[in-house]
Amino acid sequence: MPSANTRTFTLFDPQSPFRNAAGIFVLTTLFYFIGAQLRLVESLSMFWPLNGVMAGLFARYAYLNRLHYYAVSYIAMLLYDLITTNWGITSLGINLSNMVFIVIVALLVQRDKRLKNTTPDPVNALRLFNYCLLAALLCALVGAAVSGGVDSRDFWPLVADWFSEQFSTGVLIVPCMLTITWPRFNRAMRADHLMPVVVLIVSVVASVAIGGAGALAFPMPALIWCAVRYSLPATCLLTFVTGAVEITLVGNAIITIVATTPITTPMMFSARLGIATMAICPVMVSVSMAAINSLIRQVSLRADYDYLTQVYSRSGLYEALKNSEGKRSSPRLTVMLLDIDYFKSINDNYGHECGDTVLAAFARKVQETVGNEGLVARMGGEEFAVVVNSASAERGYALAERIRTTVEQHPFEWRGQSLFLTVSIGLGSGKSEPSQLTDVFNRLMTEADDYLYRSKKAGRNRTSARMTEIKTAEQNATATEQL
Ligand SMILES: Nc1nc2c(ncn2[C@@H]2O[C@H](COP(=O)(O)OP(=O)(O)OP(=O)(O)O)[C@@H](O)[C@H]2O)c(=O)[nH]1
Repeated sequence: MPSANTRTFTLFDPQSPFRNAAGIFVLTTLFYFIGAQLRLVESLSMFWPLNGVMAGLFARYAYLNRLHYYAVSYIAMLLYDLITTNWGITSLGINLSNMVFIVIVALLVQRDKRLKNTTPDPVNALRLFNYCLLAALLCALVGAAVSGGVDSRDFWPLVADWFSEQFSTGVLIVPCMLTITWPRFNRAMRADHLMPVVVLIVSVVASVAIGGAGALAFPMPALIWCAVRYSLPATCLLTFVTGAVEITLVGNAIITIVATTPITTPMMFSARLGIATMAICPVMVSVSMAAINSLIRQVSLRADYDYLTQVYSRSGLYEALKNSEGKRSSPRLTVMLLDIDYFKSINDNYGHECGDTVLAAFARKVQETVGNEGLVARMGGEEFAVVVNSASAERGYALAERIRTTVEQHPFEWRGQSLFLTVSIGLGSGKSEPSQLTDVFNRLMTEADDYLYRSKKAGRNRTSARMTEIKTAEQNATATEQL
């Protein structure tokens, strides 16, 4: 799920077992402490983040899936209980139920990854929902069976309480743990970018102010908006925070979903399940958005670049020019049209495969010669265009000549043979209008096409431009005067 270009946490490292063990110990203790501070309903916690956090970690890092690392987490829980409670031997069973949740979720997610179901799609979000459901159920059965010693409630109310708590925290936290990355703040972030978060806060406040069972669903539209506007990690984080806040507010009767207080286990059961069910929706929307965006990126990449030569396609060049419209540029634009000479004979003599390889190698050579000075595009067949923001027509002409001589002097290799190629170039050069770059380009393309024709007609392997014509005319005039 994490995207490729984001930095991930480096708390764990496959090569550092001690660091990993220490990290697991510290995190288990920290989240055990947080959960213990939130104990509200009887002796069990109202919100128990530990299992979701640890399940997410074990699920995210395959190399942590070792018996000894799970044992470290279990021991940390036992030690915490030993120091802070008088649960005695019951602690073994209660923490075993925590481990049941952690191990089941981690193993199921790892299994998915092994089966290559790693692409972010809504089905994965649904699977996660089911894994949390199953893990919470088994965890609740074990937990309720062993916690009779520290909780006076009957078995089934205990199962319900335990299950709803594990399920809701699991659904809220595990997606977050699987996707979380270091935040990257964009300095140019506009105020309207924060609107979904503002509306989310307002909707939670409205839940408190209005109350009633429906209040729990108030944040839903804002969360969906977040899912559409923000990244998957940000959506998972916001969903988690909203769900945790809602559960805490309900548990403390600040959101009053019923008239009677204090809140009873069945009410809490219902509220938690409702919040968990709600939490899956923005995550699914966000995962769908991520899939759609990645598809759009792939499609536009295919449209913008020529598959064979890896330079811009015709439409990609127009897109690039459009994107640089209005930006500062040199006073002149030079457009070159390049056409490989007698390319048909390459296909005829060496085959189409050789022709393809030569086209790709030719494009690479032109791109290397042009470097950062301009854009290279394949306009079709064996015809290429180079667009340069040049300070003068002379500089554009010099670059064209550099391309021409480089191609002439560097033969292409094909199955041990050297193939000598030449290229004819036509130039169009004119005043650059940053606001109408594509219009200027179109005009100069016509000129370049005209001069390319002249290069071909004059014998090929040459560069023609209005500039050279003017120079030749001047030279002829001087020669006539001297006679
Ligand atoms: N291998 C290969 N050949 C292509 C591709 N696109 C166009 N061609 C071939 O390029 C050749 C272009 O030939 P012509 O337009 O006659 O031009 P030429 O042989 O280069 O001669 P001049 O341009 O007049 O110097 C044709 O044989 C096309 O089949 C391609 O993607 N791969």
